[in-house]
Amino acid sequence: MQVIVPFAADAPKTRLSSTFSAAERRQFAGAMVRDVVDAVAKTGHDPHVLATGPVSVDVPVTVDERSLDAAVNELLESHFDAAGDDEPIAVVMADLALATAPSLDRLFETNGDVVFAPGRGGGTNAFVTRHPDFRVDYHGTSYLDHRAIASSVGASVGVVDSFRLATDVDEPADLVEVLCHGDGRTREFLVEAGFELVTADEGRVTVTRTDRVG
Ligand SMILES: Nc1nc2c(ncn2[C@@H]2O[C@H](COP(=O)(O)OP(=O)(O)OP(=O)(O)O)[C@@H](O)[C@H]2O)c(=O)[nH]1
Ligand SMILES: C[C@H](OP(=O)(O)O)C(=O)O
Repeated sequence: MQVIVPFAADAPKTRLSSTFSAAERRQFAGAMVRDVVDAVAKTGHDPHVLATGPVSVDVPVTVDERSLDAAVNELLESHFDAAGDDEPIAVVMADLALATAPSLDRLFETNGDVVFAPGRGGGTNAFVTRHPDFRVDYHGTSYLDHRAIASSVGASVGVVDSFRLATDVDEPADLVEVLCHGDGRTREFLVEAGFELVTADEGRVTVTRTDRVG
């Protein structure tokens, strides 16, 4: 199965601007997309990066500068035009730094015309569609919007409840999850950059960046 991995290559992860410089955000996003591509490849399926600009990965890349929705919907349409209704296709976001092959396999193997892995906060972190008419409308509460779109085309819906797939790395608080649960390039980037967990007597665990000498 083809697994599309959308990737904002030019100015990624703006919600992490208070934490990283623009160059670091590109490196961090690059580490995440490589971790996601590796996890998809370990499932035995075929990752295909859909990027807004050139990206150096060992899998096919399509560069499409249009909006996320326009780029993904064109691939969905051309996939079902070429492959017919029997061949599913998946979309897995490039910022799922905790994604693993077993968590993705659960998504890919769940029954339903369209199967979603919701993200925390209302987004759609990943889905597989077996229905030729399902199209995306990302941003905002896209999980609810996508359920409504699936319903409007007569598609049955499945949902995967997965901590790993629900954790998209958007904001500084999400870095805690990467340090706690990650084991790939993304976590390595944070450790190399001097990020550590901070526990306090009250409140949630946070991260801090230590000054590294030499
Ligand atoms: N191909 C493509 N991918 C996109 C685009 N916008 C976002 N993405 C990817 O879609 C996924 C979810 O997007 P966001 O969480 O908004 O990521 P982002 O745009 O890097 O982060 P913010 O700037 O903080 O919103 C990530 O994998 C992004 O790399 C786009 O216009 N085109
Ligand atoms: C693309 C968007 O990502 P989020 O803004 O939720 O991270 C979504 O899932 O609709």
